[in-house]
Amino acid sequence: MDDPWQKAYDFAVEVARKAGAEIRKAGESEIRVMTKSSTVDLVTKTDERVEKIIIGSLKEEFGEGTHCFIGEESVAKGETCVLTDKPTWIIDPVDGTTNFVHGFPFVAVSIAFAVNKELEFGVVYSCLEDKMYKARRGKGAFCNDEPIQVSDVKDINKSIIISEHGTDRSPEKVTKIFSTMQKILCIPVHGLRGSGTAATNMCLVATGAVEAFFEIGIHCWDIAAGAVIVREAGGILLDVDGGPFDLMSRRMVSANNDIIAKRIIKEIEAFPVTRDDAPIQKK
Ligand SMILES: O=P([O-])([O-])O[C@@H]1[C@H](O)[C@H](O)[C@@H](O)[C@H](O)[C@H]1O
Ligand SMILES: [Mg+2]
Repeated sequence: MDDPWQKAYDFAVEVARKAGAEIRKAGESEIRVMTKSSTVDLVTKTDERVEKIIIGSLKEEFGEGTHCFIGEESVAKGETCVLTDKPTWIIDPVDGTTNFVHGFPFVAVSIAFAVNKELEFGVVYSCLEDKMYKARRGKGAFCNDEPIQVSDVKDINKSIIISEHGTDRSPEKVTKIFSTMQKILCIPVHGLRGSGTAATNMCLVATGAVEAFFEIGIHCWDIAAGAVIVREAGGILLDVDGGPFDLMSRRMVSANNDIIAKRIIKEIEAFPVTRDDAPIQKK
């Protein structure tokens, strides 16, 4: 078959739209907030319900045995987070949960699909803005069906950079994060931003609204779909030390080009994080 994954790609767009409608509806009623790894790592019933809807729809369409699933809330409940060669869906049902809880208007559904550990397509539905970002490997990136492209800015002094501080508030890490941000701000760049959703941040790189987004501490489900979208919009992905991008490493720089990426990397103060695919520690 020439084009084995087109049906899966189209279906992912449909499912992301359905999930986004659920999130919008849930945002109109009272939101019950729970916490995960810390008191600022929020989760809601909507995160869990929407993940069930997405994985349920995909299993119904593609069969349970042949496809694998890595979903943020399933992993939080103890499922493994290892990328194999099998066709694998990587899902963040509500990226920007803190935004969702507070009514800060950037919340995204992120669905990616990998085969032989290579990302084939990614769909990010920024559901409060009603923007459907999507990209398939080798076939370009789109927002609401219009082609998108990264910015052509090469001068770091003319750039806007996005970063986030994540949910780990240990003082050593926060100090490193803000030291990095200070150094980047003082290069100087035009501005520093953050939407509160990694998936949306990557789409902002892909549309050329900003030149780069980097973060240490994100998870594979936050960035897998965005990774395809950035690449297909002409951008690049690197590790924060300038090495190759590794989806499971929880470290990433996405940028419009190599010059901007490498200039930012010079300023990043890295800190250790546990890989997504690290063996689960027995308590
Ligand atoms: O928890 P969640 O809202 O799905 O995802 C979070 C968001 O993408 C946030 O922008 C990023 O800074 C965090 O690292 C992520 O964990
Ligand atoms: Mg997320």
